[in-house]
Amino acid sequence: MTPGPVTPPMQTPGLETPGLETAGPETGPAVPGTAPAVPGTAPAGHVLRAAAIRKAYGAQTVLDGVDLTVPAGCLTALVGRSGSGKTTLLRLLAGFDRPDAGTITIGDRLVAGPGRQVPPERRRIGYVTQEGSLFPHLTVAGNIAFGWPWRARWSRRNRRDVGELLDLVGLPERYLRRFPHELSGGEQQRVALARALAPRPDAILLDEPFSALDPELRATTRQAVTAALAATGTTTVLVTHDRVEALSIASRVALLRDGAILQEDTPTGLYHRPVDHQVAAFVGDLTVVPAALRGSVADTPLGAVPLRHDQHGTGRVFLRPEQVEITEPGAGHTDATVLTADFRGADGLLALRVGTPSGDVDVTARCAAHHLPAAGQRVGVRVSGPATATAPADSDAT
Ligand SMILES: Nc1ncnc2c1ncn2[C@@H]1O[C@H](COP(=O)(O)OP(=O)(O)OP(=O)(O)O)[C@@H](O)[C@H]1O
Repeated sequence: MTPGPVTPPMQTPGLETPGLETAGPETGPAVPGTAPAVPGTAPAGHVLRAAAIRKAYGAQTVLDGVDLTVPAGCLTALVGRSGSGKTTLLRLLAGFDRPDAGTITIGDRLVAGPGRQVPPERRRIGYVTQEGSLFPHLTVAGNIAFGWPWRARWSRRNRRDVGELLDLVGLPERYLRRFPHELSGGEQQRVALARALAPRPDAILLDEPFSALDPELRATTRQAVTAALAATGTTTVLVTHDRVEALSIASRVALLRDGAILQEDTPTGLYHRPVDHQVAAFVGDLTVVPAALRGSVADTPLGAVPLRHDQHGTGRVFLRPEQVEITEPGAGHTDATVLTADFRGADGLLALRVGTPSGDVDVTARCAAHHLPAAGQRVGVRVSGPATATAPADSDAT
């Protein structure tokens, strides 16, 4: 039987033998099924499915009917406000906790459900935490090989595979003999991913793996990690607070709110076709303006705006800052006064006030930094691109 993957948070580093700190002698042929995932040889990931998951802590119901399907080989980002239950769901998927109701399946294996709770080490799910949690007394090689059976650990084939896994996450082979304290935070996270991939898990769970890194390291580490996941076709759930990260690296994004998945969609679907204004505001800066909806066009204080979907009646329209173009005064649909200009390096965010017969409307615009007007300046405003109108039931829009 194929052994399960290592789940580092559940392992006891002290159980490891110091002799494994450097590559040991070859002990025989690799045990079938223990070779790591390497490009071109890895099996496709498995569908990960959570259905009708419920979890309460005492009187507090955290998850209340969560349905989430992560397609095989897909990276789904799980986002939601702090305390919405993202880590709780990840821990249930990993098997660290037990759902009160519902089922979890990986491929066709039921790992949690009524009368069934497969332990973490037998789920074939890898878990990478914010800190990576490498074993400090083991070398990079020792960490990566940790999940393999003792006998197979230093076979010629597995020693080669350790090197290939390191290469897969973008680190040179000479790092194999380094200890975790000799690595940067980003390098440690890459090794943690290599370790999680080594037992060829059916899925990987990443719990804010980049959040402790500075922006530059974060970008390069994110790139290396997502490239490795794509190369191995590993089904992945990524919990992140960073909406740009979620939209840029995930193929699907699931938004958790009020104990359930409110919307699960492609990044563009979530960004451009949010189910309500709260989802819209969660995934990006947003202005909501009043509008008269006339089929494919909405009349707004900023002029006529094409709509994604035909709608009629009185409503509101979501506008992203990048849809609001700044022109010379008089050259746009209307003029506005700049309230604040927030310089952000490459671009800036403008808070604008548009005077209308029915009162002032405040709008946010994004503008290239070299065109950034100053606070108090008058500018022209024009809206481009299709917009989404609020659903009639979305009465919370402000
Ligand atoms: N073991 C526990 N016992 C009691 N309550 C818990 C436990 N674990 C989590 N909670 C509560 O469940 C809720 C969801 O917590 P969880 O950590 O899953 O949220 P999260 O979305 O991951 O938050 P964050 O983004 O801040 O990490 C919180 O209110 C938290 O206090």
